[in-house]
This record gives sequence, C-alpha cells and structure tokens, in this order.
Amino acid sequence: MGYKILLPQEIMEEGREYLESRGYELIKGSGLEEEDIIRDIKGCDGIIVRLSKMSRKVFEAADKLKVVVRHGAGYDTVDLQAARDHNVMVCYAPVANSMSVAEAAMMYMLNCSRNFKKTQKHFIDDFYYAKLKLPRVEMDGKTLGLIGVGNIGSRVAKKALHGFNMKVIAYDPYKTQAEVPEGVQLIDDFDQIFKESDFVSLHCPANEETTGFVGTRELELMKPTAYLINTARGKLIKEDEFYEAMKNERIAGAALDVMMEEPPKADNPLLYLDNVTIGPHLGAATIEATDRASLHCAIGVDEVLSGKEVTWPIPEMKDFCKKKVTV
Ligand SMILES: O=C(O)[C@H](O)COP(=O)(O)O
Repeated sequence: MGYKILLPQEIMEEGREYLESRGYELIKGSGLEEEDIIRDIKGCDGIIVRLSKMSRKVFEAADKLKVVVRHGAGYDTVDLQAARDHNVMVCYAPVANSMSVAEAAMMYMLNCSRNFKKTQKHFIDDFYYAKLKLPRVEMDGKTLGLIGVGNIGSRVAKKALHGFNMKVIAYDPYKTQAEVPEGVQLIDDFDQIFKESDFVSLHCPANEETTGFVGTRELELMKPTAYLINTARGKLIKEDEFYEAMKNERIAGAALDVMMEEPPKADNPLLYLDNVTIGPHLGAATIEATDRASLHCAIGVDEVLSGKEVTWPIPEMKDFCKKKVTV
C-alpha cells in the first residue's frame, strides 16, 4: 500500500498501532508551524492534526494529500474550501473527547464557585483571609445555561442535573426538545440564557454564526453574581470586551480553557485577572480522550484511503464523502 501519514504531533499508541498494523508509514513532523507542515506534507497521503493549522498554503504545498483528520471535535483550524478545492476529505474525532471536556467544564464551574484562583493566590500569605473572606457559593440548585447541546453540552447537562442538582436551560437552534437530555429545558431565546443563568457554559463550534457572539452586550445581560465558562473555542468571545467586563467585575468570575490565541502571549492582560481562571486548552488532554482520539483518527485515515464508508466525516463534507476521494 505504502501510504504515508504525517504526524506533526505524536498521537497515542492505539492510533499508531492501528495504522502501522495496516501497513501505513507514519512520518514524524519537524514542527507545528505552517512552514514546518508545508515542508513535511510533501509525499504524504494523510495527516492527523492536533495543534497545527491546515491553511490553504498547506493544501497548495501538498502533492499527494487525500485525507486530513482533526484530532478533536473542532475543525475551525482547517480551511475547508481549500480542502475541497484540492479534493481532500476532512474527518474528525467528534465523540472521542466529549467526556473529558464535559468533566473539564464541571471542574471550571467548581473552580469559579469556590473562587479558587483568588484562594490560591492569597492562602500562603493569609490563610484565614483565603478561607474566610472570599465569597463562595454552592452549585446545588443553581441554573446552568448551556449554549450548544451536542456531544459535550449534553454530557455537561447530565452531570449538572444528576451530579449537582442544577436546573439546566439551553439554547441550541439545531436541536429539538426531544433531542436533548431529559430534564434540560430548551429555550429559543439566546439572551434569556444569559439573563437567567448562574453559570453560562459554551459548547458550540466556532464558525461564522458563533464567532464573537459573546461580548459586552451578553455580559451586560448576565447577573452580577454569575459565571461564564468557555471550554469550546476562544473566538466565541470578543476578548477585548470580555477583558473590560472582567476588569470591572461585571460578573462574579469566568473560566476559559480556550483563548483567541493559543498559546497566549505573556503580556495578554487577561492572564493576570484574579477573577478569570485560564487553562491551556486542557479539556481533551486526558489519557482516555487522547487514546480514543488517536484511534478514531486512525480509523478515519484508513476509511478514506481504503475507500470505505467514513464514520466521522465533518458535517460540511458528508456530500463529498459520498463522491469519494480518488486514491
Ligand atoms: O487536545 C487535543 O487533542 C485537541 O486539541 C482537542 O481538540 P478539540 O478542542 O477540537 O476537541
């Protein structure tokens, strides 16, 4: 067969074994930047991308590429039009990390409710201040507002309903009440989620519809005691407007697992706010999720290159999938 699969970043053993046992040659990339991928992609039939972007320039440089598989649930880093123009199929791993990201969302909610960033900052200097003076709340009985009830949002909903006895309301124009977990109240008014919730958690993809859809206006709608959690994509939030709101303590706190720029520049002022917890896009970074993602990506590569039906095509390329990539 002799197909070459570029791995700009290592994947877990499950995925490697799946591909190697089927005769694929795995090529270790020389780096994660665009120029590295442009150099490395030549002669490769497939690529599994975790952190790198698949820009038009990369597709232009690729002479044999037939499949791109995104190691995760989002694919906003892949230029889909360029993929189509170059007859390259794009798949992803939409369910592999849902549980881990949902757990991360709960972790960030707890972190906010216990004011943990400020607590950590103060407790060495003044244990009693850290213990007694910082406001904290329970999650039990509070209202969680979800934006997006897909693979991740529905897992968050179940954890919040059954693990924390929260009320869960949700906005998702692509779902019906019958399609969301029992106990979730689907609401067709985006603003109402911000107005009513004690915690708002974002679980939708970044696309033209959602980019920058949370800014000053939405933060102004929120209760001053509420928290905003983003484990989805940094570009959903207008970061400059968010910074102003948080600097002025417009809401009680926020947690971002994702940012507009990853890694963020050290001088990004958001990093230094006491009321904003920030993580390094760690939602999917567990042993279990990366094991599954590596395997699901390997399956995607093999399905496309061996002409099988594709289990996880990105939704925008389902039609393309039927057309079949010429190998
Ligand atoms: O950490 C990873 O494996 C991925 O970057 C996660 O990607 P996702 O946020 O698109 O699921």
